[in-house]
Amino acid sequence: MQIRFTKMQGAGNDFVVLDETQGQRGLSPAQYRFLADRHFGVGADQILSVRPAPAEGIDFEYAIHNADGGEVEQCGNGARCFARYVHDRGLTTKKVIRVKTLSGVIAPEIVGEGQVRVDMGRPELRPEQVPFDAAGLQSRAVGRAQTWQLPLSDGAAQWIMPVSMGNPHAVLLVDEADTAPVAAVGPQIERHARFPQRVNVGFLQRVSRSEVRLRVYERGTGETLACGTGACAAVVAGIHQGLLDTQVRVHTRGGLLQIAWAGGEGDSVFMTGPATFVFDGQIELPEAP
Ligand SMILES: N[C@@H](CCC[C@H](N)C(=O)O)C(=O)O
Repeated sequence: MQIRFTKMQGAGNDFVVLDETQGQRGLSPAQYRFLADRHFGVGADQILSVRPAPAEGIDFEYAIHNADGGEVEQCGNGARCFARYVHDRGLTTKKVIRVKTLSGVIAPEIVGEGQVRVDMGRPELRPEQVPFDAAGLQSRAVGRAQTWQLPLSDGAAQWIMPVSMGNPHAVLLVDEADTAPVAAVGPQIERHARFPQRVNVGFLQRVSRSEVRLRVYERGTGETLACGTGACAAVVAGIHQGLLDTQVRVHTRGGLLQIAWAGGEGDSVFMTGPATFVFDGQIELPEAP
């Protein structure tokens, strides 16, 4: 089967976008893996499938699949690319677009010059809601936050703060993002038994109260050039620990994201950043599965 797609990227986090507004809904996990494959397929960190509105008051639905084929709840950089896709391709004339994801409805807004601002909803800090099994682990309070010491399989231990942005994150503070042990520690925490749905792992370097550097080892994908929900989770963790102000510039390997959070547990996190078209294409899909 031939399939049309659009390649997009947001701060270097890259996507294959599929328009499923006219029919054809869903591929097999193997077909998503094929599209994400950088040697045999198109190449992407995630696949975004744009679908018609499922209910009154919502404009679209979109599904997110990681490079490993698994479906996930939320994607910050993907939300910005989704918004530019439906707006610039004439699927809507709205600038604020209400879209349903697996974890709820979010509202990206086209703000011009290739930038999109997204109300990412409120963070969830209760460990069991991330989900994170904190039972019996050593814990300490830092500012308003609770952090936990996670034992790793190599015998070391790491202080982490779990945060959900609709999808699960563990945030670690590091001295230098550039030299952080992302490849060694990231996979150990991603599949740690204490995170029953696995987890995205953020390595956060505080530069000042309004500036951080961040690298993220993403669940189901590995390290990406940027992770939008990871940036939101890291800033929430930093603000909650008393380390950051309410507006923070997040430098990732792929570009700049601006995150704002007023700091109350009921407050939404806002993310602003780029969303860029790369190319359109067509590819022969392998038979499912
Ligand atoms: N790149 C994304 C996050 C994609 C999903 C994530 N890997 C997960 O499994 O939760 C972003 O920009 O937020």
